[in-house]
Amino acid sequence: MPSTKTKKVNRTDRRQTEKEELAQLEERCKHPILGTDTMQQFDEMPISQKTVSGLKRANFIKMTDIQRKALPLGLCGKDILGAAKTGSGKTLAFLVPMIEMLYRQKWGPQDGLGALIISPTRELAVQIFEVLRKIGREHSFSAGLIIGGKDWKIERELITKMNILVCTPGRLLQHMDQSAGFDCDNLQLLVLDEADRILDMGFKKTINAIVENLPRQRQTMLFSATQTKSVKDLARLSLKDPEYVAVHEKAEHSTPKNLSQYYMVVPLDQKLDVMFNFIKTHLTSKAIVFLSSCKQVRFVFETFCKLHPGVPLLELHGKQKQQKRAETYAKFAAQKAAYLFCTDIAARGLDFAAVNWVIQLDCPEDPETYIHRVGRTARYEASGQAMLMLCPSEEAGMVSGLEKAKVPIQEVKLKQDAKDHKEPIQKQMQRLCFNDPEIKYLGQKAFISYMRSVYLQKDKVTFDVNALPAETFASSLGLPGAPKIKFVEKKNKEKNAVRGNQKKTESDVSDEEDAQDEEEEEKSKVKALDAKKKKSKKEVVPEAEEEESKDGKQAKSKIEKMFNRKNQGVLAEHYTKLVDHESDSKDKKLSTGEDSDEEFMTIKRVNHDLGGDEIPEGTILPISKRQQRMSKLEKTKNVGQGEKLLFDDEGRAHEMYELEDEASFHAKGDAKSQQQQFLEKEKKVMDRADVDDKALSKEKLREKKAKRKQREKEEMDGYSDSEDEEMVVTLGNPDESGDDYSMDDGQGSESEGDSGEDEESKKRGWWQDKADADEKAAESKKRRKIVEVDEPQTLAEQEALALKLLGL
Ligand SMILES: Nc1ncnc2c1ncn2[C@@H]1O[C@H](COP(=O)(O)OP(=O)(O)OP(=O)(O)O)[C@@H](O)[C@H]1O
Repeated sequence: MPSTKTKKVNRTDRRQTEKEELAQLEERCKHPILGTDTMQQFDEMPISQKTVSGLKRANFIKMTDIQRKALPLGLCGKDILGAAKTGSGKTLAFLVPMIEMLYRQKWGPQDGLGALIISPTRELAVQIFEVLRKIGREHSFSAGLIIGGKDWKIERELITKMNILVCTPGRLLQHMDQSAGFDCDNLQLLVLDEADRILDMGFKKTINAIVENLPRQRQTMLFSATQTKSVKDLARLSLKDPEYVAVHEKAEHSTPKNLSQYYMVVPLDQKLDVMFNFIKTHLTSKAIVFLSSCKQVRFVFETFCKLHPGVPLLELHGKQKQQKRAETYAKFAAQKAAYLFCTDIAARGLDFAAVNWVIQLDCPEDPETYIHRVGRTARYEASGQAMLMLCPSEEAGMVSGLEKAKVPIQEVKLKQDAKDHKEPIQKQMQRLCFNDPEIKYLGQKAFISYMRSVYLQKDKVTFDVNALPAETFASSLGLPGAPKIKFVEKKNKEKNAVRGNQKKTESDVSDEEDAQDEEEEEKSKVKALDAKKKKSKKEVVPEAEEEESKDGKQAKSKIEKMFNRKNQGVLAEHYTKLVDHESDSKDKKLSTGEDSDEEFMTIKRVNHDLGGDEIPEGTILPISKRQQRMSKLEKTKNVGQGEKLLFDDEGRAHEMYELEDEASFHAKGDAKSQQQQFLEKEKKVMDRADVDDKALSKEKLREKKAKRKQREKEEMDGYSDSEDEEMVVTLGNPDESGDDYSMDDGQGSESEGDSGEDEESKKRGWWQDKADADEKAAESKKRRKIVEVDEPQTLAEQEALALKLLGL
């Protein structure tokens, strides 16, 4: 076993080696790095041994094209616009230069936040964080993951101590606004992964506000498979002479070469049938199925689960709670065969291993979205297949768009026997809707949100809502009829632009769904709905009867008017459930995934039976139009003067003021003594009431105190929530505690203490799995001689301890 002296010498040697390495790296990273053309492996680049070793342990030895091109520039501190096909390794192209930059600058806890990585979705942020954990295992920076849906208080505490943050835009801005002590003044590097998405309209305001808080003097890197080159966007980020690094610019195709891509023209009403049959005939496949909205995902997932296809089904969309999303992500990653139904929340960046198929059940809004979606398969050197289902009206526009975007895609025909197969799913869907009102309700919502998504597409040539067979589509969902809808032109142009300009609204991606953001979104929805109620505009579905009101200002259908009387009759409850989405409770079992249809449309006739002529007792019938229009004055003209009455305990009416006759008054005694008696009696009543009030208020105080204590306890419990600790952690490497700039809060020091479970988990570095750490701990136990001593009290005891430790 090495003595303390030897250890000291080792540590000094190591420091010296590091010093020399740092000087060499500094020298080599002076732009331009020489000889990069011939470099194939990470260890040939001017990067530290610690990073090379982290990369090696994660099996990253050879660089990919984008890494070979981007690393030399990133390491020299250049601003980069990186573009490379999906699955080509862009993550390492920004993570390695980031770690190296901080390492070369000897970044430490005292320096605060040094690098910021922004991702458009929570899942992608988690994934980037995981890669950072792996390759940064030998370094000692603190790194945190800041995404919505996590404990705000914990994040607020720890965010101030982080050197590196991986985050989603909404949550980051929330911290910038509300977390005292969160300081970005020292930031050296900003990375936007999926940059074109982050810079599009959906995140515009958030990103502008974030960038305002960052120092202008910094390195900036933007990466995406579909890179933005918009001068405006780049100006927003104040990039300095950025280098455009594109590896597929001259390539024949913009999608991975190992990806086989097909499309199939399927009538809208047969899509679910075809999808279900696909699953039944590919039970051993792992596939991701993209749909256009959360409600579509909810409905297809719920109904397909009930039909038991024989393979695990999962769903992932932005309206799920964070924990559920994380669970789904992990489950799908671990499955060999499974189908994941999702929105475009999973379109970008996610790196699930061994996905065989990407199926686009709903057409993507543009070729870029298509490219990102299919990129979930055929990653790195793997192969994969992609199937796009197009409605007949979408074929021409989408196929030519894909050709222009250099996407090689082949048509396959729907087999006749598939069309005529024995039991079409439609009948089963009908059964499900008939038996379960919640499924029917979900179906109606799915129908509406699909129609809305088509209506809101910017590309009006490819997407024509009027060309869709609404009735047969509704039948295919199992609905007895198509919910009639009308689309309202939105007043808020910006929001319309958001949706129109391809990119999803923030409600379709994860990060923006912090509780606060949601609240604000809800408020604006309500406002939009109010405004919409006042001004209804363009109609797409013209069948409803129309009637011009007398002042000619507003046109409303009779049916719509009938439903507007929702609080006046028996229809109210059912109507509210189906139409009044404002009041949709969040915890309703099947309706948790809410988009905002209400902003864009109103339902003119809801698809349900009004049923029966009988009117239950107590129903308040709607009053006539004439009555409604009568002024208050007219209504009360013939009613006469009212009388003021008081009702006693038995419900008998009495006049307000009843005078006692004089004789009986005098019989009770003189006025003064009667007054005295009255006052005494009332005082007794008041005293009694006083005692009751005091008791009541005491009780309330007690309850309040108990509640406060309970809350405090819950908060304290929340602090020890292991899941949260995983997301926002203070990092450090026990082996490298000799670093002057390590950030390990004492946890990473070469402690000679006991290694109980708790201690062990404290000492475990942020990059280590438990098994990994256990193995290391066992090794170090063998190596070390553990000296257990009581705290020395006297000088003599201290001397004795020193001798003991020196082994003398
Ligand atoms: N140098 C490398 N050697 C081996 N595997 C690598 C290397 N670089 C990346 N990979 C692997 O390739 C896969 C894709 O990498 P990554 O997620 O970085 O791709 P991407 O270009 O960011 O894709 P997308 O555009 O979809 O976000 C990952 O599984 C990653 O582990």
